[in-house]
Amino acid sequence: MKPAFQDLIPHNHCFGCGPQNSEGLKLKSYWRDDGSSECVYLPQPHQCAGPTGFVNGGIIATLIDCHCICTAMAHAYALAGREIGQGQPIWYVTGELNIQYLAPTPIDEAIKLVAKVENVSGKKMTLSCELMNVTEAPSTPYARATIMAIQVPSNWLKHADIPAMCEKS
Ligand SMILES: CCCCCCCCCC(=O)SCCNC(=O)CCNC(=O)[C@H](O)C(C)(C)COP(=O)(O)OP(=O)(O)OC[C@H]1O[C@@H](n2cnc3c(N)ncnc32)[C@H](O)[C@@H]1OP(=O)(O)O
Repeated sequence: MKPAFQDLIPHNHCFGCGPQNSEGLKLKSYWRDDGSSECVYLPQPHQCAGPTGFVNGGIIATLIDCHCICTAMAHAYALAGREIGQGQPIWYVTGELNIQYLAPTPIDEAIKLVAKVENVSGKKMTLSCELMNVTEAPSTPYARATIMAIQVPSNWLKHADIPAMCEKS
């Protein structure tokens, strides 16, 4: 199996997708044969909403956000003809995130996110994403989202000079 996007993107302390964040969700994203990308995640009991059986909406937003932004970066490396993480770093951040929460997301089973790049225009990349049961059973997704990823220069990361308190040695 190929490495996850996140294992190839350098210097990432993101709470959702950064391997360097010891307290983070550490999600992992991979290409699928049809050109979309997927991420399987097992929610943790403390990530619940008010009812203990459903996943908190902010956690869902983080999963969608991070899976899509990492997909945008992976796609941009592919467009540049480079392996992820090779050469001059390519960084994207979230400009817009629109989510429809369509059904409660169960907390006691693995879930799957599937993202697609819909459009690339200059620094902007539009992606769609669905959150569903891990079996991809033909039912209504739990959530559906569109996201605008914006390419940023490396100086966007200037605040990375703050000591990385989230990184345990
Ligand atoms: C960096 C490491 C990443 C590692 C993985 C992280 C995964 C998780 C992702 C995140 O959570 S990132 C954190 C949440 N996002 C932010 O904090 C972003 C905060 N916003 C910004 O820093 C700036 O507003 C932003 C870089 C998004 C845009 O700055 P600018 O407006 O100066 O950019 P620019 O002028 O270059 O605009 C480029 C294009 O994007 C458009 N644009 C800018 N902001 C937009 C927006 N919010 N929505 C839609 N379009 C937007 C802008 O109109 C323009 O379109 P055109 O090329 O067609 O003229």
